[in-house]
Amino acid sequence: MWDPHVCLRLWQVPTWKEDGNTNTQLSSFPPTNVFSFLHYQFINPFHPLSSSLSFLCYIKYKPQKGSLIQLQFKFPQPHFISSTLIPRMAKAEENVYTLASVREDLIRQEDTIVYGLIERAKFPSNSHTYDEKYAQIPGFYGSLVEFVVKNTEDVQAKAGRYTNPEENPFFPENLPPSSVPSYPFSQFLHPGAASININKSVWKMYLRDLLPLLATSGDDGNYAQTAAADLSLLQAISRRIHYGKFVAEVKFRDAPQDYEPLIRAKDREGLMKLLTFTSVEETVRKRVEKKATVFGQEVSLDSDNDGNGKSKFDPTVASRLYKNWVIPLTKEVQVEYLLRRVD
Ligand SMILES: O=C(O)C(=O)C[C@]1(C(=O)O)C=C[C@@H](O)C=C1
Repeated sequence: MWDPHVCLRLWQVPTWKEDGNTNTQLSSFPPTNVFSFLHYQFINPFHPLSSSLSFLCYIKYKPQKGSLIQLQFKFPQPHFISSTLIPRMAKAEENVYTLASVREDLIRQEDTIVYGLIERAKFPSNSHTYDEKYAQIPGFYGSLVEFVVKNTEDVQAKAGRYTNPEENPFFPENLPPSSVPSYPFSQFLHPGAASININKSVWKMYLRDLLPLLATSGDDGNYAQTAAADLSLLQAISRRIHYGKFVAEVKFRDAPQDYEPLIRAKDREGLMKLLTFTSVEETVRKRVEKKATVFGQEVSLDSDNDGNGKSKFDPTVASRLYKNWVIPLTKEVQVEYLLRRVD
């Protein structure tokens, strides 16, 4: 009965009917004709209480294309129902993630990382950006890059960034809660995922290993711009590495019989071996280097001059970044996740 494709099409369902305040009793859930019982939040942008309202809802459907989807709601306050209610639904369905789809996502993230490398390579090393003694910002002890990252994370936390399980802050301590209406992000991951954050290793790797490879030595005074470029690149790399949680969940669901004994035996090495696909890693490294070459070349309208052999940064830095750090750390996240998977 469950068909992930039909489920995805819910976004584009041509007809749906509000059947407000039904008499449906929770005890009757799940009725046999219900394919999913979901927790939705409906946001009415014009209602002052909208951000705190959430409703239980279930969906009945006939699985033919274009069929009527009937939504039934159990509203605590029926008078809030109005035509301005906007149903919002995330990738809430479990089957949205497959090994193919998470790999596609990783491929798209490569673009963001390569552009991030190009943007950071625009500036020289600008070592003052990383010097704790240089910044001397009243009320703050730390480097300029720390100042920019911490404060941006603070603002972005209020704006809801970290309610998405794909996002992990570098400075999770004392982050404020989200101040915006919540969005029903996927519950695809095991709850243990929330305790995995290896951004301290990402941060260290970035400053100690990547920057010396990427930035030419020098100082042009653009420290704030440099820190902003660092922030974007750090966030892109972190997102990619922590996406390992989703990759691991997909792999576990595809073959629980292979993973479970290793998890129960806490066999890190065995897990690492099982989740590793050497040929995929090789392809990833090659593709990233190619992207760095293509995206990093100068573009001219004169096709004879196109590229001119000049590149905005050394493309091998991208493949080295992936080979030495991004892929190994993604695998580390996968192992950490799997070890918590059967808790
Ligand atoms: O594609 C996978 O299966 C992944 O787990 C991702 C990834 C990667 O980080 O690119 C990591 C481990 C595998 O060996 C191959 C690739």
